[in-house]
Amino acid sequence: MERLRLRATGSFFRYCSNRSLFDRRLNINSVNSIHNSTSGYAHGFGKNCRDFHFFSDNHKWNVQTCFGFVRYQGETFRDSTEKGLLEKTRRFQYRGFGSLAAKVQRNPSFSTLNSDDISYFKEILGEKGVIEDEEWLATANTDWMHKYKGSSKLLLQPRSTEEVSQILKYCNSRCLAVVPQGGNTGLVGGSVPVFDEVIVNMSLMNNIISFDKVSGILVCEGGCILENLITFLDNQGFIMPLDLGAKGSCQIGGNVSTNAGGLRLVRYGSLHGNVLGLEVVLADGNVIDMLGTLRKDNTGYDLKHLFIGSEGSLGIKLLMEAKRKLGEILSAFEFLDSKSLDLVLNHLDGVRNPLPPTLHKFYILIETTGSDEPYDRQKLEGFLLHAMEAGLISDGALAQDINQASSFWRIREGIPEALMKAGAVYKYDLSLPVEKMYDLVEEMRTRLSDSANVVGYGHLGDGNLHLNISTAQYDDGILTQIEPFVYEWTSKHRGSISAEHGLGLMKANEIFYSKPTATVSLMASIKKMLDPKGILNPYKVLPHSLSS
Ligand SMILES: O=C(O)CC[C@@H](O)C(=O)O
Ligand SMILES: [Zn+2]
Repeated sequence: MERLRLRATGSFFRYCSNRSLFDRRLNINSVNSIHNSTSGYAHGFGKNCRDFHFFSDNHKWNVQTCFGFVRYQGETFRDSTEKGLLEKTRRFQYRGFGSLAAKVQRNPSFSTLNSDDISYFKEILGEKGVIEDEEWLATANTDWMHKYKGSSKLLLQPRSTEEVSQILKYCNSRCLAVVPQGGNTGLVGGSVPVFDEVIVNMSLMNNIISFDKVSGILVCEGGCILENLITFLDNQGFIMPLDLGAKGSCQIGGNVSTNAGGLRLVRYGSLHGNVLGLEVVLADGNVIDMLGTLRKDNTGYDLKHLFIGSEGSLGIKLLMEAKRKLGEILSAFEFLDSKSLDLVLNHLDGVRNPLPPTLHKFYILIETTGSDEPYDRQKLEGFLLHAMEAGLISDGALAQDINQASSFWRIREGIPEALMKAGAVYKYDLSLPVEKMYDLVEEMRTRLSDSANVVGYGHLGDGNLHLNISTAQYDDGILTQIEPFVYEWTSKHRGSISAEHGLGLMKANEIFYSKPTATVSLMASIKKMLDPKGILNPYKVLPHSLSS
């Protein structure tokens, strides 16, 4: 068996959701693992472990998924009350926050769109590339959570870097503000207009330009939907080093622009390591080629990183054990609390708890990806046995086939969707020391008592907590109980107020909780240099006092 870590270059036009630039090409590392296992296999762990079964199928690589309970430590789940609240909140699922834009002033130096502008865009993009359709615009003006709503009157669909360059050159000269938009699955208001910004939609730039099986380098455009890249590489026997719940809609350009973390960062690392090169279009239309594929290149500043992301207590012992026992094959270590599981079971059709309905406080989803199925299986078996004997987990199930593995993932990936269905939701995406992570969830529960359902889940392996607070409807009173408390708490514990979602509009003014003033000033200077008029995705990322 051989496991190869191979690089894939991708040509990619990155729509840069919050930042001042457009990246066009992306080089992605792909990991190829060759696997030969085909036989089904089931195994028990003694009397407490009858639910453990190994998943083994014809997959090109050997992925094993297990879903287990971390030992329950107290807290009673108020089932009936909870369900009552969820029923009640369902009705409010698509109520918005009203206008968050009210907190921001439109930059008066930006021009307003006129008929000459439209004519010019039609000249370069053709009629089809210039969208004024109201219904289409209504969708593009609103974010996935229906929380942020802009009033753009125009959506442009470029097909090439050249067209993006022409759009930006023109917008810059006219001082027209622009919002780049990919799959619009962002959670911090970064991918929708705040006011009347022109939307540059990347969907038509969705070509995979090349894939080299030897180097593993994938070259693609920024509008490629993540799931399409995952499937494409899967068919070639390779793995995309990025996976997240929104994969069916989100685009790789948006992923890179937010340095999206996702479900397998624990194994493959962040996009800073996996993107080998980018081609970007600056605010003034200039195209910058940083499409290198070299692993080592110390000739000056590695500028592509400016564009990448230019927007997880008991579990800890289990995580340490998982790292120790599973080592290099550990590819996901996700956690959810009982309230998260309950949300999914209550709101998503066809989702079922793979384990007997006993109360447990935390659940962990572990996945391993390796190249030697019997060896990997043995490792996971050994780890689970050890974890059971040491009392780190109290129950668990191992997927027996790929369908079961997907149904385990559906529980974890379905949480944001279930939250949406439950009503209004306040989202916080935090990096925190793992041992402190859940303290915040508990403190928040005490603070809000019965007025909200506070859930905690996330990428424990990466120290990334998704604190979500669900209420019947948005309420400024509740918001003042959450903020700035949550930011102050995070800052006090030297965490980050945005682990993987970016700052967007939501947290632009809160950047100081995670970055010193001098650093923010330097960022503002860089933005000014690359986008002097500030037309690219205004009001996002940088504090409003520094961005206009
Ligand atoms: O909705 C959220 O808060 C998290 C979304 C996403 O990052 C996830 O890990 O599921
Ligand atoms: Zn996440």
